[in-house]
Amino acid sequence: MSRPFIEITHLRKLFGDVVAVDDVSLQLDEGRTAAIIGSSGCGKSTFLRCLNMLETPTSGTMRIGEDEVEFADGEMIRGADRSLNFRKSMAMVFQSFELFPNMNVLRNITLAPRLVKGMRRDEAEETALALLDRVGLKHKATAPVTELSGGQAQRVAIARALAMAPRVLLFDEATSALDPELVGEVLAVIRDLASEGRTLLVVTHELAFARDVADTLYFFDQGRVLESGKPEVLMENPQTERLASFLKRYSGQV
Ligand SMILES: Nc1ncnc2c1ncn2[C@@H]1O[C@H](COP(=O)(O)OP(=O)(O)OP(=O)(O)O)[C@@H](O)[C@H]1O
Repeated sequence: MSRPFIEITHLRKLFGDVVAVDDVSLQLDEGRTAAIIGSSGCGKSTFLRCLNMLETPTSGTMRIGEDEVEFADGEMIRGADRSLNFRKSMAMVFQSFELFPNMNVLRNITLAPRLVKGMRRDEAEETALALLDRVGLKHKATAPVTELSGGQAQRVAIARALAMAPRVLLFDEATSALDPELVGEVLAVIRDLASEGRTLLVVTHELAFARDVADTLYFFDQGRVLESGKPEVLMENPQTERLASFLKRYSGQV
C-alpha cells in the first residue's frame, strides 16, 4: 500500500513547562480533508503552526509527499534540505485574515507570487483575478481591503493562499472572527475546495461543517488526539466522556 500524502508522527511542542502538543500523529491522503476539533487551549492552533513551521516543533517527524523533516530537543535534526519545500507546500488561512491593510485586494493576492515566486505582474494579476472570481469577489479587485466585510476579507485571504498554489491548505478557525451571518459564505468556499479534491486541514468549531466536509475528524484534548476517525462515527458514538461532553457543549451551534 502506498504511504499517505501527509504523515505527522509523534509531534510534540512545549512552551517551557506547557505541553501544547503532546505526541500527535496524523495521516491524510492527497485530496482529502481532515478537521480538528477540541476545546480552547487544547493545542489545535499550535499544531497547525508547527506544520507550517511558524513554530518549531520540539520533537517528532512531519512529511508531505517526499519532503520529510524531523525534530528533537527543539531543533531540526533531519531534512534541512527539504524544509523549504515542505514549508512551500502549505498555505494557511488565519482566524483574523491577516491581510495587508495598506494594499488593495489585488495587491494582497499578487504580492507573494511576485516576490517569492518571481511571477510576472500580468501573470500574477491574471491568476489573482481568476481566484477572486472563484471566491465571488472579482468586482472587489481594486477595493482597499479596509472596505471589505469580514466574510469578504476572509475570502480574499483564501484567494491569497491559493495564489501560491500550495499542495495543502491549513485553516485555523477561519470563521471564528466573523459575524454569524457571514460564516456561511466562507464555509461555502472551503466546502468547494474540499469537493474539488484539495488537501485541507481545517481547525474549526463548526461541528456540522466538520461532519459534512471532513473525511477524518481529530478530537484534540490537552494537546493529544483523544479520538479520531470518520466524523459521523465519532459524533454519533463518542468513546470518551471528554468528547461526549464537548459535543454536548457545542451541539447548540450545530
Ligand atoms: N507562544 C506561546 N507561548 C506560551 N504558551 C503558548 C504559546 N502559544 C500557545 N501556548 C499555550 O499552548 C496551549 C495550546 O494553545 P493553542 O493556541 O494551540 O490552543 P487552541 O486549541 O488553538 O486554542 P483556541 O481554540 O483558543 O485557539 C495553551 O495552553 C496555550 O496557552
